[in-house]
Amino acid sequence: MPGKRPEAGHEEAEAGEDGAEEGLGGLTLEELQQGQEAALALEDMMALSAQTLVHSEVDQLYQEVRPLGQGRFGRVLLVTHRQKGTALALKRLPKMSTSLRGFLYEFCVGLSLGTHPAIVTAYGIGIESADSYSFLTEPVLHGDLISFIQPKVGLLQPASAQCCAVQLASALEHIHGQGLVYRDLKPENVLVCDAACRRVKLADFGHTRPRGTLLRLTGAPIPYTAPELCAPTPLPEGLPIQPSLDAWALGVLVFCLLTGYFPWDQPLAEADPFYEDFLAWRASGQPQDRPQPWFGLAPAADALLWGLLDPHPRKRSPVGSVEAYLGQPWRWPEGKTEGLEEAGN
Ligand SMILES: Nc1ncnc2c1ncn2[C@@H]1O[C@H](COP(=O)(O)OP(=O)(O)OP(=O)(O)O)[C@@H](O)[C@H]1O
Repeated sequence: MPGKRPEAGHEEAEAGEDGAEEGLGGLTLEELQQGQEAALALEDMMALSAQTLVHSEVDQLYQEVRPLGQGRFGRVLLVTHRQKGTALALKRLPKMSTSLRGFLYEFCVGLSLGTHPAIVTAYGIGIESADSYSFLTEPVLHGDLISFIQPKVGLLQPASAQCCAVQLASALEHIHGQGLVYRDLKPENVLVCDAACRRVKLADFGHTRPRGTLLRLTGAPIPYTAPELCAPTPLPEGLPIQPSLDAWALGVLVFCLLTGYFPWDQPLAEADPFYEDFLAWRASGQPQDRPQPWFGLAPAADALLWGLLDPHPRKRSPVGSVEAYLGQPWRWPEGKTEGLEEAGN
């Protein structure tokens, strides 16, 4: 993609782990309760999991086959079980950079969500070694989605973009239904199950948090960062997080899958001309204001993305809105961009 690959590094800092205790911060009581219940359920699961950790060096139990990937925090290896020969993915988090609590949190979120077909299945095995914590998941062997996105093109098969979008929307709906917000949707966290890129699974729950947790942006925003996180927050401690953050990121990801471009580098009108152009197009609804990166998208994609990329979080479409646009073209065949109806008209 022509835009920079998103910066490695935490994009937000947590204001506290207790969620929006100081006030509702724009959440309804029901939304606040849903987040608090999710937080309590996770605390219980973490306490139980802490008691069942296996204390061993990883290579005594598993044989390393090859590396599968490296993130900011962890290294993921393809391993086989020494007795059974079963192939597994092992994510190893060094103690230098990961606390026991941080490890248990990611391990338990993954375990509680991993029953969904578009979420990597987690096995309930957590290992504490001398210098690292590890957990095991199913291995997904076709790499991550970033390697399938061709710069200036997107996914080669437009049908694959719809397959990916609907599976990711379903995975995110499942996460939201558990009172959680995923918060880290990007191609590097979407694992591909087949060469045609028709089946995908969401991985990496290190940033997932209960709805209502207060967060503020500390580093520079990336394209997937929703605009409300870039604006001054209603509470000094930060913004109470909502599923609409994931809806924004899904909109940006679908745009990348369809075009091979980021729609903007960051959703800040004063700093990013591409975002400014998008806002101007939204305001006028006129075909002549369609920003260049949006050429080639069909009306169904325009309408879907206008909904997911609504700058107002309360008006933004939920992730499940993808369903309504399936089966219609999302991208015109190359060269055909005329006669488009405008989104929202
Ligand atoms: N179950 C799996 N099967 C195959 N590959 C995997 C699996 N889990 C992770 N990977 C690969 O390892 C990479 C890093 O994993 P992961 O995103 O979990 O690490 P991280 O340190 O938490 O990353 P981040 O920098 O996004 O926080 C992924 O981008 C992916 O390529």
